[in-house]
Amino acid sequence: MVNETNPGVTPGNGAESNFTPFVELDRQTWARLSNEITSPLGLEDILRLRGLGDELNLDEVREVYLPLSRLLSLYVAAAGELHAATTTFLGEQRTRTPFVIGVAGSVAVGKSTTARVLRELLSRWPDTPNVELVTTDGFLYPNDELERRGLMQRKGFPESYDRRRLLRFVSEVKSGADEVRAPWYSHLTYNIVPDREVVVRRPDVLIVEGLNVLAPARTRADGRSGLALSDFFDFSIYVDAKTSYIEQWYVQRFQSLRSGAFANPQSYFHRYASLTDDESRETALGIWKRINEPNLMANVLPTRGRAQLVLTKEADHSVRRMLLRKT
Ligand SMILES: Nc1ncnc2c1ncn2[C@@H]1O[C@H](COP(=O)(O)OP(=O)(O)O)[C@@H](O)[C@H]1O
Ligand SMILES: CC(C)(COP(=O)(O)O)[C@@H](O)C(=O)NCCC(=O)O
Repeated sequence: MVNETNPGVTPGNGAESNFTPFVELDRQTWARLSNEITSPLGLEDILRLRGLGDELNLDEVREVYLPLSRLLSLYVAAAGELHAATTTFLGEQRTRTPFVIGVAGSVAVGKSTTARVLRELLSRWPDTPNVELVTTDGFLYPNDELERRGLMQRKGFPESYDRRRLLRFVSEVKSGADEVRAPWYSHLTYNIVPDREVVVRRPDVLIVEGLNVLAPARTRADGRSGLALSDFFDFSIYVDAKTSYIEQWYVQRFQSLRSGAFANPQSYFHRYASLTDDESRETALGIWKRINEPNLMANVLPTRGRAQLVLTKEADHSVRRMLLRKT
């Protein structure tokens, strides 16, 4: 079933209308698209995908993410044709620049998993063997700077990032720079690692994943608006779910990290490794309610209607509904 729909536009943002730029596809319709696709995945690829997360359901990969990777490969080809038209017009011989995809959504909604699956799938398509993935946490200010600015309890809020540096990074990649460097954030030490960086060398596709990648441009002191990160995106995806589900996923992930990353003495959260189920639930809920949920409500959710594709997940992480922008 394909419906014209408007829920991608957040109520209250002044854009309500009977007309909508989105078309809604239910899972069946979307999944049927995969029947016509010759899968670029072999057995080895499937085993590798499973390694990305124990819970990753391979039907989900086939029915949801494979058609999505096909759609994206069509967009990449179309962008290549547009690029060729521009170079013909200019009488130049410029080579294509990377196709940039933004992946947005709340903490714990599954952005990283979605981005990693897409990376694997896209790299199987003939036109896009080289896919790089960058997360925006590398652009958080280091903890000492966050402390100085009084932002340690606001990690993930737009002001906790060096937004100018992030914008310059994506703009340089999109402009075709040979080598672009980004800082690296460790979830273990909960801080930027000074002597480590990410180097991006003209990939076919760059996926930029992060809470605020669809945030609108900032208004400068002189009242003029600058560029937004999404001005450099060729495609964008918002991963969506009910807030109560995301809260549950956040708590579950936190609890399972007790025997994983938190067990490492170097972990910033090492003191949480020995918490009981009830204690860890309470601690995780505290962080969720104090930092991540307010950020979702104030900054992340309002950007949903700016995405080109909204994927809505159910409690079991299965994507049930897709809203695709027609324009
Ligand atoms: N498609 C999926 N199937 C099953 N579990 C998933 C899926 N996507 C995410 N998860 C689980 O949900 C939690 C949050 O996912 P993650 O990708 O780390 O979120 P984010 O990057 O948005 O913080 C993790 O525990 C992850 O294993
Ligand atoms: C590092 C994050 C801000 C996510 O950053 P992103 O890659 O989305 O830019 C987030 O995972 C986080 O650590 N939030 C702070 C609160 C918490 O510990 O959950």
